[in-house]
Amino acid sequence: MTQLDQYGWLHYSHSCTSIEIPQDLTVGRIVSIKGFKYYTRTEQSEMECDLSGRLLYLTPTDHPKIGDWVTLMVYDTTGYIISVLPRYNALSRRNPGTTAERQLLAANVDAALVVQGLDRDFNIMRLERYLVQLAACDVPALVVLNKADLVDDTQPYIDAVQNLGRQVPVLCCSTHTGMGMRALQDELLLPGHTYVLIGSSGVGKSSLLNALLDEAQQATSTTSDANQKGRHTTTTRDLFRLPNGGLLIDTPGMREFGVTGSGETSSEDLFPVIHTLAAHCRFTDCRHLDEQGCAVLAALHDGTLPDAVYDSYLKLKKEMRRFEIDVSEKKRLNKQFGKIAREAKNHRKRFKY
Ligand SMILES: Nc1nc2c(ncn2[C@@H]2O[C@H](COP(=O)(O)OP(=O)(O)OP(=O)(O)O)[C@@H](O)[C@H]2O)c(=O)[nH]1
Ligand SMILES: [Zn+2]
Repeated sequence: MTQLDQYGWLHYSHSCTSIEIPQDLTVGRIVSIKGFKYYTRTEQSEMECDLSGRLLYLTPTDHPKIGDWVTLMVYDTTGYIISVLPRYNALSRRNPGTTAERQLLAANVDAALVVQGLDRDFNIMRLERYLVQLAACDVPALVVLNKADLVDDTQPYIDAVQNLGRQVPVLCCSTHTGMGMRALQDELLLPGHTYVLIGSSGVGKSSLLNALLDEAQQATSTTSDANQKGRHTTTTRDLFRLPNGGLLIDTPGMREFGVTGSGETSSEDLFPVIHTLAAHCRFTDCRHLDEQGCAVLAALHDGTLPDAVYDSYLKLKKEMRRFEIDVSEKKRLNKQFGKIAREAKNHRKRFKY
């Protein structure tokens, strides 16, 4: 197996068909980003890279993200990233502190491990928020209920996740007792596939990563490869190779998620339980708020649809709508500004000042 295959190249190249790599360029995968420095794993080594001039002028979403495959020009000891190869998906969220910006967090992700702790952290609606955003990004989810050592019976928690109607695999584990860790490694995480850890602070993401990595692996990930070309790095990384050949991304950004929706007009299919009920509403454009013959409201009243699931649906729909409105308003203002700037330029030309 080549070094690149160990970082998921084979799986990636099967998932993306239109990859073209000029002969004089090297391929690498982004394993860490620190400020303006990009750390890539190439066939030869791990190296520190800068963005080439062309990439510098692109918008931030087009800059390389953790998990991206890129082409590099290697000069002496420095790599310059020339292009970002096509992504088969990307995990994004609303940029914290903004209303209309999408922030890309990771690219080429096969599944997200959504971690919750079975302590006070367990919050089914927070979980729903992550699952909605993952569905919007087309990233499959695996729910990991950690700290199972703290409860006598895990079944009610598993049931609560399954009642969301999302058909996601649920695994209970404990990094303290080792429960569930083998099943996670052997049955859920596939070699060559890339996973990302998400969940709020303190749920045990770092503990899970450490439990999955054996010590030898941790040691090799910080060893530099002195005889190879390029500036080598001993940085703490964000993309790790697991002993079973899976790849796991753990970066500090993966805690809170503002939803963006999928950018399509109907986001209803991001809510499978509501979507199924809505098929029986009297009106096809039913908003499930106060309409006559609404099957969603009927299910809410007879108790088959939990209040919390309905409330969360309304809240997340509203957030997505807000995001869409703000994005289109921003586009409209940019367009208006572009028009004014063009008019001013033409005016200057005409009157030569
Ligand atoms: N009881 C119990 N505690 C755990 C378990 N896993 C982790 N913890 C504890 O939970 C706390 C937080 O664990 P971390 O791994 O740092 O959590 P994190 O999600 O990486 O937190 P951030 O880095 O803040 O995002 C630590 O005190 C761990 O010892 C577990 O399986 N059972
Ligand atoms: Zn309805």
